[in-house]
Amino acid sequence: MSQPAIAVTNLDHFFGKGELKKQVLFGINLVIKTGEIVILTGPSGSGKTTLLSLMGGLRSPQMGSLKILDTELVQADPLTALECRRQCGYIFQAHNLHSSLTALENVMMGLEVHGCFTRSARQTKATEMLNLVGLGQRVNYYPENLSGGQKQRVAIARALVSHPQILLADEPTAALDKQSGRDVVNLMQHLAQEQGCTILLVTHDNRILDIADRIIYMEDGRLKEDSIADLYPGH
Ligand SMILES: Nc1ncnc2c1ncn2[C@@H]1O[C@H](COP(=O)(O)OP(=O)(O)OP(=O)(O)O)[C@@H](O)[C@H]1O
Repeated sequence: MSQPAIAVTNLDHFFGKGELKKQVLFGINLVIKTGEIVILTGPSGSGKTTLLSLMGGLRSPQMGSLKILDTELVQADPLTALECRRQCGYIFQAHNLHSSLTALENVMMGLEVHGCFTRSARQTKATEMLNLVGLGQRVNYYPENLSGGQKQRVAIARALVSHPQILLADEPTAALDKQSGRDVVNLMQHLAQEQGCTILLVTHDNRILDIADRIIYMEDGRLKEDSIADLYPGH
């Protein structure tokens, strides 16, 4: 069997120090297989974003074990964390595009961390990716001249242009209407499946739960996989 994309064992996480120290994740255990699409849902403040940012190497894990593509991130050196970030693509609720850059330049930024492509190679790859997300006619548009759904499609293109092994998405449809939200997740699913990418998606949006192979529910910093059948009957 191939190695899991993500393996988390007894992971705890604390914010703050001294009297203000507060535990937000409690004994998280989770294995996500390569190519799996997993949705993480649960109430506001339950710790979903914290877990996602630990998995993506955006925050340092403190206790327990967190392996991304078989690399341990607990107590890892900065270079290892950087390498992990390079393997992951990110999509956030607010698309986080640079307003002073065109759609094309924003997507090219997704290749900059890799440092191994010439400007013209980055331009070609970014153009191809914008074509794939249906924005071939908008490459020179600035974000302010794109709709919410189009901006999110640029963000998807930026996240996937480097062919990451893992795609981490935090509320990617929260700012979108029903149809744009559906289009965006279908696109994510399609492109990621084509690239053999594993997806972990945090969402409150019940309308997109059907794209998941598995839904995990988080409450008060703990995972509650068993309760899903009760919460979403028929899924
Ligand atoms: N940088 C931080 N410093 C201190 N506490 C934090 C920090 N980030 C998050 N928290 C706290 O950690 C807990 C979990 O927050 P987190 O953002 O992970 O939850 P969430 O489930 O993603 O919520 P939402 O659905 O509202 O985005 C909350 O109590 C939050 O206040």
